[in-house]
Amino acid sequence: MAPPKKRTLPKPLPDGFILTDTEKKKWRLGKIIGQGGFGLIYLASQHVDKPVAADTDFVIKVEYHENGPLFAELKFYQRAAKADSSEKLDFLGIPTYWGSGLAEHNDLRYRFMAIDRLGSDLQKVCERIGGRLKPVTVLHLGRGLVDVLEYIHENEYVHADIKAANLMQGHRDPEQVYLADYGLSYRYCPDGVHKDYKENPKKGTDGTIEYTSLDAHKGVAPSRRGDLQILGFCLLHWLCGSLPWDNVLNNPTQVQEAKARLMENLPDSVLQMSTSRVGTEVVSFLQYVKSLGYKDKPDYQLLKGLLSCRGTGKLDLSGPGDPAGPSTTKTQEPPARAKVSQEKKKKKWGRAVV
Ligand SMILES: Nc1ncnc2c1ncn2[C@@H]1O[C@H](COP(=O)(O)OP(=O)(O)OP(=O)(O)O)[C@@H](O)[C@H]1O
Repeated sequence: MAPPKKRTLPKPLPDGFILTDTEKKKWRLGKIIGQGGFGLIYLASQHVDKPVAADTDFVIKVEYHENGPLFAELKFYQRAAKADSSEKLDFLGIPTYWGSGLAEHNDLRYRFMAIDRLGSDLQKVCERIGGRLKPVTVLHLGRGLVDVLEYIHENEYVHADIKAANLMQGHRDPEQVYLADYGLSYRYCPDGVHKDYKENPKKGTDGTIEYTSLDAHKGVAPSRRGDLQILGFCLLHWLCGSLPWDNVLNNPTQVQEAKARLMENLPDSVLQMSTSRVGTEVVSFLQYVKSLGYKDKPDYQLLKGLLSCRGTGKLDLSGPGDPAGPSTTKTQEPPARAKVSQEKKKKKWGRAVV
């Protein structure tokens, strides 16, 4: 049989298939609950002698062995999100990594990775409520993401693809929001040595064209300021429901020019977008991002301060016109395995005091 093409979706493995990870832990696959560009997401459990329960806390991502994205993602999780660092990670909003390995079935080779199961992504939530979030929610998400990014950056990585589709609620606790999908994450500072600024016009733009940074448009390797610029564009989108370059998304050069104009003409460029909705917080955030050099370490405390606001401290995912509502209609007990101390609870998303 000809080997499968790299970067294709893998043939599904059978329900009940048993995988053994590199630490000899066994995992049983349940039903497929998601599909990305190159991988399938299965419910999974370590109780291999019975079918995977519908409320299991784990998923396994499976791709063909040759695929790049899962390999890159795996490296990130192994370096920064191991289960033994979950004490710290619980409030940082990065799914915990539980194991990984290789498998073979019908002469095909697969790579797999077990991580926390998560709930709905915020793109779906945004679409359900008409495309915009309440300003207080946008700032709340922004502060939480600054925390997550600081942690990732301190671990020598940048995420490079922050967007609502990659923000997922906790499976048990929808108040918790996780930054997921590290397939494009990049080690910008291996062993403490920052990559150099080098433009490469021939390099295609990685990430999501709507939000990707001006550095990425120029083919420069992603760095911390790029992550923050991407976040700034996301915050604007969630506040306004649109971005000035929405109509030219099929033309990366025009998108780049529109982003450059927006950054160049701050604060007016943003304030003009929708004077009633955009507060000064996101403007100040973008102005600070603009002041950062390629290798500069951002002042994360300052950034969180810029996004501070009066709010209930609860995640409110109801639409801008709705009265304050719960983050979701689905409320469940917190997971039995999450040993969250009072101190950590205070630091969790939804309770971040800035
Ligand atoms: N930890 C998880 N828990 C529950 N569902 C998940 C989890 N991770 C991903 N999913 C679901 O599986 C889908 C595919 O996720 P995946 O990360 O493989 O790809 P993607 O981000 O959608 O696309 P791409 O492969 O292009 O990055 C997601 O849209 C989501 O619905």
